Amino acid sequence: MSQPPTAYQPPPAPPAASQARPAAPPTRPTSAAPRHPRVLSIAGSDPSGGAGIQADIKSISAHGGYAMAAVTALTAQNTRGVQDVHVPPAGFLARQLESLSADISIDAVKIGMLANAEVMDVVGEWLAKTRPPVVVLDPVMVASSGDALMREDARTALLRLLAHAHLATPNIAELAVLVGEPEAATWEAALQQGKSLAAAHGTHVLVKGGHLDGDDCPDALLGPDGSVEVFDGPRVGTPNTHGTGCSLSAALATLQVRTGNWPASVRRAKDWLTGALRESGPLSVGHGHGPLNHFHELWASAGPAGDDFSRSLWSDIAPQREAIFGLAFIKELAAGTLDGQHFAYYLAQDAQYLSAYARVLARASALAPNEDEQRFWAAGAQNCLAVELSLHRDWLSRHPLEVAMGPVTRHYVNHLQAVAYSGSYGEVAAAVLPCYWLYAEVGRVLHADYLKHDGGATGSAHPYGEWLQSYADDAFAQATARAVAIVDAAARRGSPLERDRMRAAFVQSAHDEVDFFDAPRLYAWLAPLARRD
Ligand SMILES: Nc1ncnc2c1ncn2[C@@H]1O[C@H](COP(=O)(O)OP(=O)(O)OP(=O)(O)O)[C@@H](O)[C@H]1O
Ligand SMILES: Cc1ncc(COP(=O)(O)O)c(N)n1
Repeated sequence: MSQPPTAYQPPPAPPAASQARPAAPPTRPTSAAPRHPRVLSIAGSDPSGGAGIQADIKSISAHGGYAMAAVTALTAQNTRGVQDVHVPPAGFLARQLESLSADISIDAVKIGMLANAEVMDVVGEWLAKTRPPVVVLDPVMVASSGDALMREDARTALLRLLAHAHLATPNIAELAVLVGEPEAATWEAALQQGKSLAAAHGTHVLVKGGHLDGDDCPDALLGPDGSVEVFDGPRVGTPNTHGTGCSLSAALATLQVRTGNWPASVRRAKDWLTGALRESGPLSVGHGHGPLNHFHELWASAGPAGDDFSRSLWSDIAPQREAIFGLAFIKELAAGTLDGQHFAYYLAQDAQYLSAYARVLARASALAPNEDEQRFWAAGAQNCLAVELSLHRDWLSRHPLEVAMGPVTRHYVNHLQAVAYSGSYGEVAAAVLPCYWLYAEVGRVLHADYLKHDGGATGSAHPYGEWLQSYADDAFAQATARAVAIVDAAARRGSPLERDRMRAAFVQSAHDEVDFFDAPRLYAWLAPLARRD
């Protein structure tokens, strides 16, 4: 039998530093600034995900950092308040911290909820030993719901901890506790308190205006040398302010590794936070003070999910869809009253169009990113040529018309060819889509209408009955669904700019589809019937 595993022993800690404060933070990014700063959050857990380590991890990640978390306390809380707090033994926090620093180079530390003096001293001792290059202390005392998250008698230990921080980010109430004065009633009074805290502890202090009234929501950076820099920002009218302080301090720790410049880090973090507050609504989390949208920037530039893109395309061309069903050509085709020459002109133009369209589908096939899509477009091109042939054989022999490519067909084909010549795969796919989609839609509506009125007893009497029946083609409906899915996938992969171009190509083709159905009314009279017998 093998030996039982020995109890875990933390690796030996690095030698203690001679001074309390960690090495001064860099004033500019060092050439060795890591691409993804390794940022440790030492904070409490908020299971609702809006504050504490959960918020910190999102905030660090949103700023390109690699997030780590050593949990100091468990809370039972939601967006309405804190229902309970459990503080694990401080010794175990020490084990977590030692494990991390024994293995990982930590570029920055953000400190949040520390429930009591014992926990604070553990963190202080670890900071003194490891001396991370960036330490941001967010002195969490009371949650925004008003619930206490720190024991009142821990103030002195918190002040001791301040000696290890490069930046402290108290809100107005926390600032008052730290300087031992009544809470500031004005922004100016808060700045004074921030100045004295920075001077007394030789650290930077960010005074935050979130808890003041007014249309603005300023923050101010106070240096240990007496410097004051105010960062203006609008106050966002939202109840979703749960975790603003946590998220801001975690963002600052991450950004500081990159910029090495506190004012630059504050400006960037504040702008990001304002956006995260503005975009918080769609998250719809809880019934109280909801969370920020940490990933608003990423999600805005990320590709649309599922069929969001094609849905938006379809709604973009609502006017064109409506226009098509209002055209005399479509109404008369459905009613069976369409002038024979108009129908013949339409067929002849369709044959011309399909020949050119097949080449554009072949181009889509050539650009396709995988064999499946390559085959799909190639089959589409082949099918167009087959339909063109049957148009000539079956329909144009009965409705003969010698006519060159008309101006509308030419316009549509020019557009498709221009996209095929210089556009990306996504653009080509989007440009060819309206032909599938609108034809399928017109077919669906006309066929249903035909079955309702003429398809029964009088079916054979409808001059275009046979043609209308051919519209109801399951294979074509399936091909359309596939083309839509391909366009959605290309949109997901593409950049915002490419999606704009895809949309433009799609909408132009939809315009051309309307004109194509209207062209017989305008141009059929120019094309004399030319029987080939
Ligand atoms: N309604 C708001 N609109 C814009 N910015 C805000 C708003 N509320 C807070 N902020 C910003 O959020 C950050 C945190 O400020 P706040 O004063 O709320 O700190 P806090 O109380 O520590 O945060 P928390 O509420 O998470 O504990 C600051 O940059 C502040 O300017
Ligand atoms: C674990 C934990 N840490 C910090 C806060 C403060 O955040 P807020 O003041 O927004 O509630 C919190 N509520 N929970």
